[in-house]
Amino acid sequence: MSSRYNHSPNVLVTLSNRYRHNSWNTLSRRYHSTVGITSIARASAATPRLIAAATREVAAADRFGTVTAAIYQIVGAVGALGVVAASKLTFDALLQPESARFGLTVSLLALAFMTALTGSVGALQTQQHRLLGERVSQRVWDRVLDTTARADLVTYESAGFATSLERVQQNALTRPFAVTTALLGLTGSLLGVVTMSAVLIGVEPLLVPILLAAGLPAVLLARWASRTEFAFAHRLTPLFRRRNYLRQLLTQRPYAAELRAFHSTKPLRERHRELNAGINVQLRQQVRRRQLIAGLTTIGVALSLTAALLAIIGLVRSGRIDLPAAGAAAIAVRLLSSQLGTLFTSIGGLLESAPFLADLERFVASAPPSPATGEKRPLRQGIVLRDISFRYPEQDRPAVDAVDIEIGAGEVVALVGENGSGKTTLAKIVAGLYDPDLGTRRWDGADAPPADIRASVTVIFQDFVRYQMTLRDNITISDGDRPGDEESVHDAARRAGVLGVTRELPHGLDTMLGRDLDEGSDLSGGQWQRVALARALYRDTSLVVLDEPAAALDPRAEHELFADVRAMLGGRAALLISHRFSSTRMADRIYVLDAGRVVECGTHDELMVGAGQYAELYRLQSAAYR
Ligand SMILES: Nc1ncnc2c1ncn2[C@@H]1O[C@H](COP(=O)(O)OP(=O)(O)OP(=O)(O)O)[C@@H](O)[C@H]1O
Repeated sequence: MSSRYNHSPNVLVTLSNRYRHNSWNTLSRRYHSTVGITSIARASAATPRLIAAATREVAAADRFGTVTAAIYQIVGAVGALGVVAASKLTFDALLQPESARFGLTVSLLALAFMTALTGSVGALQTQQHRLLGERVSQRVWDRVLDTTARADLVTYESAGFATSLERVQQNALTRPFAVTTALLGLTGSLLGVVTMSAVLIGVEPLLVPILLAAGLPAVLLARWASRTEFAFAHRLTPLFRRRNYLRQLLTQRPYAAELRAFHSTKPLRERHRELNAGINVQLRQQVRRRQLIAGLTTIGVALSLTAALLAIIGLVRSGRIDLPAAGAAAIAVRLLSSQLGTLFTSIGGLLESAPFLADLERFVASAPPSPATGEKRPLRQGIVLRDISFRYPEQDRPAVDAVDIEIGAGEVVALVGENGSGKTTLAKIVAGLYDPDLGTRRWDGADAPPADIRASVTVIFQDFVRYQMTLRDNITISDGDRPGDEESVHDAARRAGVLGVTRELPHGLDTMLGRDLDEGSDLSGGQWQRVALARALYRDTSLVVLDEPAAALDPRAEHELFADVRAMLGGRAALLISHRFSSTRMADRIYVLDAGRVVECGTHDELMVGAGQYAELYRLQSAAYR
């Protein structure tokens, strides 16, 4: 098979050769290099690039919102500077009223105004971050959904892809918000650090390096946190997947009846509890690691703050600065320290998110760059598959092995065989959903791209989807490009025998079906199956593949369907898969599959004459009805 995922359980590993060298990826590798002095230098060199990449992401999501947030940051920084200046004025008015430029009342009013300004800007910022975080999250989700839409079926079904998708889903929701918050925190605190440093340099330049010294260990600790967090997410994703699956089983409607009938809620809850316990053990270890890192960071910041305050006391004692200047310096030191705290936390947040975002980039790169759109082709002669083989990833033997089949234009061809003989797999190859590893698939005598085959063949699987939408949507969703004119919807419904159902529904074609989302009208299994058939016929392709189209139909409905299947198909060719031999005996040709190989082929009468597998299975089934 041409798919690059065929023999690899992990899409990301397979894709490492095609690894796209973008900023997130480059940065992620940087942050996973060895710890040491050189890595500090690398981290500091990479941080501006990381910030630039994050800024691009956030700005691409919402340019206006980003500018607004930046304005709030600037106003916040100016406000903080104003608080220090007003404090200095207040100290001057209080301690040296004779030489003060303003009186106590004016100074206090200025202090109150500046404090109110910084406070209210803080509240505005919080709401703006929320808005921006949501926009970034939406953009990331769009990219995830684009990727899943582009991924071919084999990729989609591989365990590696599913695990990557789960991990990306878990983080796509939270990380972009964390990056946005970190980025905005970083710009705001950077402004704050610059302004407060300018104030302190005016008092005593030595105070600035004392406070900045806390930064180096803080950044290193943040890198450590980033590594442990990514490794933790990698370890836990399989557990989260299993737990999510159990939660679906335990909460979703399709499973409710069987779970109650088997009293299986209790054992499933027990498994859920065991998974929770396993997750809790790992989470506790991770939380302890993070607490240690946070504790060490706080100690570093507290030490530098104490050192700066001691330095101020020393300056006052030695008479190098007066008391009002010392008071303003103490406030500036306190503000600078908290701005530095925000700065380091923000850098830490960005560092922590970088590997997750690189993971997202790898995931996005794992699907083909653009969705292949095919062209619908009429079937004039037929589709011919020669010497076709297909093996699923990680499987020892091929599911389809050197198969030859053909379906002529307008023909009804049946595939029969025991469970696991490869019928559905072969149907997916016919429909262009899987590419064969070996062999040829020719459409009207010529090779056709898989996308064209997919556009020209309609498939309804045994586990068809029951869309929780209106009946009309359930029919027309198979051909979104076509305007759903009343006549074609009606025609598909009539051919599939849905008109009787439509008449009974309160709003006809516009009745909501299913009860998962709204209080819609639910249908019986057989009625749903007819709706799925109408969906296949609405798409109007020259070839339809029907996998067990009558599995849920009652004997009368099944008889009606197959008695005049050609009229129902309206000239379309069909590949019919069924375990009910009564349904397939009218086919122009029947292929019998066994362990992935075609072992017999012919009309019903021809196959009954040769006493092979078909004749044996047919007699077994008809004996049951005698
Ligand atoms: N997604 C998959 N990944 C790996 N193996 C698969 C996958 N789907 C099917 N198989 C395997 O391929 C073989 C053929 O399966 P297939 O579903 O094509 O059989 P089938 O004839 O349609 O069976 P049934 O009559 O039960 O529907 C089986 O051995 C099955 O286990």
